[in-house]
Amino acid sequence: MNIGIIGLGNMGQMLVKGLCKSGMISPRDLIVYNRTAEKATALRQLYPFQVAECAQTVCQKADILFLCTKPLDMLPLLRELSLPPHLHLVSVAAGVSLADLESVHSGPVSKVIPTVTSEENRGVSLYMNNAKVTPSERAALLQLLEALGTVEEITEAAIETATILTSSAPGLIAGILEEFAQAAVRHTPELELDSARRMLVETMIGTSLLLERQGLGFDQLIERVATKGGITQEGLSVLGRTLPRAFDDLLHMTTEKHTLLKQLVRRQNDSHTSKTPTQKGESQ
Ligand SMILES: NC(=O)c1ccc[n+]([C@@H]2O[C@H](COP(=O)([O-])OP(=O)(O)OC[C@H]3O[C@@H](n4cnc5c(N)ncnc54)[C@H](O)[C@@H]3O)[C@@H](O)[C@H]2O)c1
Ligand code: PRO
Repeated sequence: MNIGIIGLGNMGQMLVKGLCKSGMISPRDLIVYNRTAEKATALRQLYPFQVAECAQTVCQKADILFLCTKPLDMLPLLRELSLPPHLHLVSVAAGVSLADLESVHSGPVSKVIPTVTSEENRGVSLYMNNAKVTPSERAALLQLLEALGTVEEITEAAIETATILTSSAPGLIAGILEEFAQAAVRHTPELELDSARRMLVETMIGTSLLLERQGLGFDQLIERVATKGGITQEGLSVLGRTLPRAFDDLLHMTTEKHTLLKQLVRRQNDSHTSKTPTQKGESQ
């Protein structure tokens, strides 16, 4: 199976590394195109994938195509291309719906929200398919996503909040840890910032292992750490007072951003369909 990738930024590179590292595919199964060709050079030393001279070549050669451009680049690019009707199109763009994708491709379409942690073959990929995706196309996509970690089928109604929990979370967790380290150093200047960061990284890895290998729930882990009448309890009550508001704000603002993106994508679509064929030709 030829796996096409257009866009070799964070997500395109994650797909190359995650799929090749998993051993599920050979780099030769990948055919890749990026606008800036140099981006492929270093990565190709490690994973000798096929490089296409243009996006259209990827569409012609691929059985499944992962489109990894930014949301507002997605539909304009797709409209420039001539997509073979059988091609299984997979968009990874937040804010671009299945319906948006169906407006440019009459064949099988899936929406996947991957995560940067899949570069290490861990993390959650969210996905949904349109009605044109056959059982064998679904199975082929699932096999690829399962090589990247765990997979959750999701609805349009739940995907935005789930995106924050799976796909934004690695960046958000890094942001929280940086704030934690900075606060520690503000509170205790004798502690070096890099040392505080190292302590937190190792602690986070240990915490993940306890949650995973011992199957502990968050509440069980808290019970093991927070000695009754001890120090951690004080920290937890501060979190209980301050974090609900912070996370409510975070989800509110990220939802607003999703809504704005969806509006901009829809506007791209509306302005395209309102143009006459002659005007369309002139604008290209
Ligand atoms: N970064 C994440 O963790 C993450 C997670 C889930 C989903 N996404 C989605 O993935 C998409 C890409 O995000 P990213 O962080 O990889 O962005 P990025 O800016 O790192 O990568 C985008 C890439 O697309 C290329 N590109 C743009 N237009 C092109 C064209 N016409 N032809 C070929 N290549 C083109 C750019 O050169 C760039 O390399 C976005 O739609 C985003 O919503 C990102
Ligand atoms: N990264 C993309 C963004 O921040 C989508 C979720 C994770 O827009």
